[in-house]
Amino acid sequence: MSDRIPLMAGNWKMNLNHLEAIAHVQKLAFALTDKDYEAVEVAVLPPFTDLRSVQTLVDGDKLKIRYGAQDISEHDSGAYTGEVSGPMLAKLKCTYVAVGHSERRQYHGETDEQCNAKVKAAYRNGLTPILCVGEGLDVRKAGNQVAHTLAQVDGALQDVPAGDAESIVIAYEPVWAIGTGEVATPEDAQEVCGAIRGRLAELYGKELAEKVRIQYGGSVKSGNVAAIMAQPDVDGALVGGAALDADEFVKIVRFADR
Ligand SMILES: O=C[C@H](O)COP(=O)(O)O
Repeated sequence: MSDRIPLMAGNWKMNLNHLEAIAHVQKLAFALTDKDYEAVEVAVLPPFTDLRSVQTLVDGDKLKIRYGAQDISEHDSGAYTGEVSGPMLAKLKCTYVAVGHSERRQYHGETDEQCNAKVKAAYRNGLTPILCVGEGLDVRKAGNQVAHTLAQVDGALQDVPAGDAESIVIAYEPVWAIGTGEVATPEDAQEVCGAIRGRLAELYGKELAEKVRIQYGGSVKSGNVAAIMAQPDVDGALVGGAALDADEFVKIVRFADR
């Protein structure tokens, strides 16, 4: 049994406006108990426009729920229209920021080099990156999921020192399982999550690798979370669609279909 505290995070993607965000976080706060927070860490990743509202609620009511952003600029300031910087997210007391989500890679052409720059931008500003990696269906069908995913890990961690890397969260999200209802089997998830930990051990040593939390993401629901969380190298879930329903997300946080 590892002493890694699982991180159960809801990635809201482009859903819930700031008023809906307040109602949603209030529901979570009402349902989650100290017992839940002893077992897991709970976080939400709302759209940028919701972060200030979520911060005000979390600060005002001293909630234990953490929050973060879905993306970060690789630059700290300047003429980058539409971007949101690390210092801005830090000012909003974000704990986490997702980097390299497959939807960023797919729709915005984000490369491993950009992910690397974003990981560094996160650390530069005191934020913890949730680095998202994972293969598409073609790669999976060809049986190259491990090599593909480890190459993404290598690319994003280029020149990231151990002192930073030890706090990273890595989310393994097979693209073919995102929003499709197709879930990787627990064994599929373990295969790649275990390989990621192995690569971290090669890059930074076994001790550091044992500290890093590796999440699984892709159609996680209350009905399948327990089997996925039972895998030795799965330390949490990055939940998309099912995280938009507060009751369902609370069940997922508890690894329970009840
Ligand atoms: O970031 C979350 C993942 O993309 C999973 O999304 P999903 O749970 O809707 O499949």
